[in-house]
Amino acid sequence: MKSKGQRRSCTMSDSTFGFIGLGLIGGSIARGLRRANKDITIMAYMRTRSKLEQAKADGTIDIILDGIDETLSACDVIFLCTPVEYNAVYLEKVRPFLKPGALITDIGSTKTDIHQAVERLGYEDVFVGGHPMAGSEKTGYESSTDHLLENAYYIITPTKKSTPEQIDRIRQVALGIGALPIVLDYHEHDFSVAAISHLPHLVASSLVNLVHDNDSKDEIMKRLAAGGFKDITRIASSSPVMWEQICMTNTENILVLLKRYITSLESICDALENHNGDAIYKMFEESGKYRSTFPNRGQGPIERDYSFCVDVLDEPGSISVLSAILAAKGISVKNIGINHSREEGEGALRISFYKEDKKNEAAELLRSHNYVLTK
Ligand SMILES: NC(=O)c1ccc[n+]([C@@H]2O[C@H](COP(=O)([O-])OP(=O)(O)OC[C@H]3O[C@@H](n4cnc5c(N)ncnc54)[C@H](O)[C@@H]3O)[C@@H](O)[C@H]2O)c1
Ligand SMILES: O=C(O)C(=O)C[C@]1(C(=O)O)C=C[C@@H](O)C=C1
Repeated sequence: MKSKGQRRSCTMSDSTFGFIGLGLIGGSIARGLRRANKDITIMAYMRTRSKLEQAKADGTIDIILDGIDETLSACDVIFLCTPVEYNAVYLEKVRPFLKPGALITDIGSTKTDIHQAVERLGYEDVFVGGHPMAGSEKTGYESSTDHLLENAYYIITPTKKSTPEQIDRIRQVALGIGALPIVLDYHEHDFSVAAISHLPHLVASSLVNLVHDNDSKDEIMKRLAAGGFKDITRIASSSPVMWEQICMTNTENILVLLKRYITSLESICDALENHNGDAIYKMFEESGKYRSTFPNRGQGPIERDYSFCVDVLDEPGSISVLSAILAAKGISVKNIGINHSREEGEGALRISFYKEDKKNEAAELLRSHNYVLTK
């Protein structure tokens, strides 16, 4: 696995990049490109000027755009990084300023809508679609990082007229920010992400709303909601604007899968109504078997998690003492997070490390200081 800060080798021929929208993903691509190459020029436009000023002060961008204008004609690649329906609008607005040989790409979560707009407008020779398969429930430039998309798949969706050279330029961008480029037909893209991204977001939100609607007056469900519920509902906090537009531009695929999902829920109802333990057992057994064949965190695109939980007293200074013990032995900590409820036997702190050997060394060291560690 690559460690943080390393990049797969790439030879970026492009040197001037434009961003329309510089939020979580646009900001992370811009920061990643900047980290890979200090000499490039990055310009950006978004509606909130103060955030553009922040991005310039951070050294992420060089030029603030006041609108869609001829300044963009210096760009080799223009990224559309707003919610998907707005990307389709900006596509038409940026086209007049595209210099010969330059490319427009996007990062939208759905691809049919933008590809159809590209076909309708006759832009197939200047557009290559893109979609980095990582993100978060957070939004905005302030949440972007230069490593958010590291080790994530970066899906590239060419048009019928995209040349190998054009596809390669987006591939180099993906490699430059540490992502794994993969080329897919845009129809296949939309059906696949409907299953592994769009439906799960709908399920997570509806589950949260179900709890909201069924909780007691003193919100006992909310208070008790523990690991399992939180694991599968984190994404229910994602941007409503972004997700409304995703659902409105991939409706058919989502509906096909949602209906199949409802059928599978109905069969669970049947099994429960008939007190059919075998059917329930089989469902958990099959899902467990299949889930265990998914790439491990660390094999494939997702970063490996070298972490454990530690029980510490809830008192001032306890984190500093623990950090000092590790620092004294030269063990770097990647992250320390507080578990606000000690659910499922987890300790109060989750500590993660960059390497497995450091995690093991830290575990041994802390046990020798009588700390109790859990998974
Ligand atoms: N969040 C994720 O997990 C994720 C992952 C991969 C791809 N995407 C896609 O990336 C795109 C951006 O998502 P994000 O998570 O960065 O969202 P975000 O809300 O963090 O950023 C959106 C950006 O677009 C700008 N914007 C919004 N409406 C605009 C308008 N009408 N005109 C000009 N600028 C406008 C905002 O100011 C902001 O800079 C979306 O198309 C989304 O589908 C998101
Ligand atoms: O991690 C998250 O919060 C995400 O929802 C990221 C996620 C996903 O569903 O996996 C969301 C939308 C994007 O198009 C790609 C990635």
